[in-house]
This record gives sequence, C-alpha cells and structure tokens, in this order.
Amino acid sequence: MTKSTIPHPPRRVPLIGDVLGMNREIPNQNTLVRFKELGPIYRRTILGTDLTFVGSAELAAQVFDDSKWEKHVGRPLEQLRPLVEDGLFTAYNWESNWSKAHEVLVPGFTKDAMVSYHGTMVEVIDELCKDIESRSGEFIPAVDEMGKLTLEVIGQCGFGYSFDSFGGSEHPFVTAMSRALTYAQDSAIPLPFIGKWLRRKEEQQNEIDRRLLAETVDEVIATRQQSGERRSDLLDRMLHPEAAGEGLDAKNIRNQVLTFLVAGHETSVNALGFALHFIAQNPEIAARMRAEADAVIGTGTAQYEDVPRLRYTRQVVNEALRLWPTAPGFFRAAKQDTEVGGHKFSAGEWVFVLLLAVQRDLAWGPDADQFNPDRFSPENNRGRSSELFKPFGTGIRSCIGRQFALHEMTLALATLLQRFDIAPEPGYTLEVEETLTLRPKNLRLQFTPAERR
Ligand code: HEM
Repeated sequence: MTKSTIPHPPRRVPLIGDVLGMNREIPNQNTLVRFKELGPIYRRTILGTDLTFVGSAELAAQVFDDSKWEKHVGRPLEQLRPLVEDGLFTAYNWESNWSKAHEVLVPGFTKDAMVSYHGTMVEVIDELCKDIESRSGEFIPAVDEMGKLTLEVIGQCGFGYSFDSFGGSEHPFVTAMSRALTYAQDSAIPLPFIGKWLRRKEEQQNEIDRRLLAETVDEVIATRQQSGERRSDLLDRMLHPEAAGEGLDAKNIRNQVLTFLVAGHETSVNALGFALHFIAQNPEIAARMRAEADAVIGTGTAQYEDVPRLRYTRQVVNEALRLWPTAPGFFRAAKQDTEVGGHKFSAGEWVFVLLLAVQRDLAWGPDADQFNPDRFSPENNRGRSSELFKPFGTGIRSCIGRQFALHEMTLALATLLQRFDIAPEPGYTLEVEETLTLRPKNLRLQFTPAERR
C-alpha cells in the first residue's frame, strides 16, 4: 500500500486541495467527527501541505513507538516560536538548549520539589476559596476563576512571583496569552491567497500581545534578580545552576519562564473547568468526592501525603482529561521510513495524533463518550494498554509538569468540594471552544458554602 491510499475528505478542490468541510473555530472536534466517516487515519492536502491525522488506539500505539517516531514541532507550535523560541515545549529535538534546560529543570519536578510547592498550593487554593465565597450564590465564570488559581500557583511556585490574581480584574497577561494561543491555532491550517491579507489585523494584535507577554516575563525575572533572594524554585534553578557550565543563557531563561507560565497555566485551568462541569452535573460524584476529602483530609489543612490518597478525586481528574484532553493532540514525525496502519511514511513525514479521538477509542467500551470516573478504579486500570490514555504526551518530550498539574488539580478539587456545594447554571449544555487547547465555553457555576460547615 502506498501513502496515496490514505483516505481524504470528499470533494478535493483542484490546486487548493481538501479545504471543504474544514472548521477553523473547532478544528479538533471537526477532526473527531471526520474519523467516523473516513476511518482511523486520514489526510488533508492543502496547497501542497499534507496534514495527516491519526485517531485510534491501535494506530496511535505505532506512532508512540520512540524507536521509529519522535516529537514534531508542528505548525501551531512553530507559530509560538517567535514568542518562546527554544523553550522546552517548542524546542526542536536537535536544539542543544532542550537537553540543557531539561537537565536543569527536571529536578524542579521531583517528589522533594513537589513537597516544597505543596504549602504554596494550599495557600493559593485558600485564597481562591475566599474569593469564591465573596461571590457565594452567584453564577461565576468558572474557567476565569480557576485561571486565577493556576496562574498564581505557577507564578508563585515556579518563580516566587504573584500576579495579584485575587486582587481585582484579570491580569492582562491572561488575555494576551489566550489570544496568542488562538492566533497560533488559527495558523495551523495554511490559508489560501486572501487569507494572509484578512489576517493583517490579527497579526498586529499578536505583535502587541507578544510584547506584553515578554514584558511580563522580564518583570518576573527582574523582580527576583533585584531582591537577590534564593528560593528552591524553577527560576532559582535556572539562575543558579548546581554545576558550573550547566547554566542557561539569559535569553533561554526568558523563553523557559514564558513557556512555563503558558504551559503550566492554560492546560490545567481548562482541565479544572471540565472536571468542575462534570462534578456540578453529577451530584453523586460530588458526594463521593466530598466523603473522600472528609475522610482523608478531615477538618484541618491538606498535607502533601494526603493528595495521593485522594484516589477517587484523582479518578475524576483522569476521566476529565480522558474525555476532554485539554491538549487535544500532539505531532509525531517519522525518524526513519516506516508504516502506520499499512500506509508508508518516509523519514521526516509527520502526523497529528488526536487524543480526543484516541482516548474515546471503543477499547474504552461502548460508552466511551460518557463521563465515568470508575473507568480509572484500580480494578479497571489493571491490564489497560498505556496508549489509551496519554493526556500528557509520550516519550522524552512528554509533559515535564505532569505531577505538578495532577497534584494541583487533585488538591484544588478536593478542597473546593469540602467547602462548597457546586451547582450548574440551569439549561447549560457543554460547548467546547478551542484555542490551542480545549476549554468549556461560557461555563458558569454557583458555589455555595457547604451546609454542614
Ligand atoms: C492538565 C495539565 C497539563 C496537560 C494536559 C499537559 C499536556 C502536555 C502535553 C500533551 C505535552 C507534550 C506536547 C508535545 O508532545 O508536543 C506537554 C509538554 C510540556 N508541558 Fe504540559 N501539560 C499540563 C500541565 C503542565 C504544567 C503544570 C507544566 C509546568 C509546570 C507543563 C509544562 C510542560 C512543558 C515545559 C512541556 C514541554 C516538555 C518538553 O518537550 O521537554 N505542563 N504537556
């Protein structure tokens, strides 16, 4: 079988290619639907560029094989390069700064490091609860509210910097970041002719956003340098590397700080949003989480060791990340001539693995589209193949912040459940919007102090 046999959407337009049936607003959800029509692998060819999508566990397993495939910095990630250049997330595999930074920063995510961040996470979650309590009974925009939490947590734990998120209006960094990600996503699909001209205004806005993001990062770094303070955090590790010669240059430190502010914030906030949506919609799930939090944490403050014992809460987090992976997929490139599902790929060719489809593979059962945290119970976890659940990516370039995110989200949800009854807005049905990530659109929830406290 040759690569030309890979299915493509119907009605190919001469010269331009497979432009019909594209959806620029929700491209990932559109791709999910296409798999149902075209099978687990298909290709759009637009203006000569091939975009190949993989959407089943069986084919994903082939592409996750690190001996044949590796991370690819795809178009949307390339669009972020003017902003974060060779930061960990967007670095090309061959860039020496990737391995340098990986070595310097991995110790910032060990168990000891996580223990050191725990107290700050507890404090920020407490501030979040106070903020929510001051608006008790109102329907509040849940994603914006969780954004205050995740920005403060990464700002304070990673860089000893507070964005004063609970002080007043949203920090301009958040708006600029969200727009920059949407801009990157929009650039993922090549635009025929007139598109470039239509995007002039967005390009200008993107310039402004990039400047603001860069200025914010400079302020975060300058604040630390001026104070001369030493802390056990990510910034300290970069500014004062343990071994001589291991250091990152100033430009790369800047790229890493911005990378962490974006990567450490955007995906976690949206995952919390999805989890809260399902918790609000399912009172029996909320009741189980609350009973667990009461049993594990009791009436005091959550300790570090409590978090791994919040097993059901973690199942809820996992299930939210399965059904709506906030990083909806990632790119993989062939390291050698190889095959996927019998289709030939030459070295350097790439595919986009849509987790949104892979994590709903029928191997999860006929109800794969339903939210059910019991899928992740210890007995159901036994024997499941790992490619069915990859919300944090795969291989050496998978998420460095995985434990950080899981600890933060589990702790935050358990604390919120202990303190509040959470109700959905009447009539709300989940709609998912896409920047580079997925997020619940217009999700507003009502938090009322839990009656028994
Ligand atoms: C629910 C939360 C999160 C999700 C779903 C998530 C998902 C991912 C995924 C899928 C990748 C691999 C992307 C690729 O292969 O192109 C990745 C990489 C990365 N993530 Fe996360 N992430 C989350 C939270 C975090 C947090 C909290 C941090 C930082 C504190 C972080 C920092 C990074 C970095 C720096 C990379 C690039 C790693 C490398 O290539 O060396 N992420 N993440």
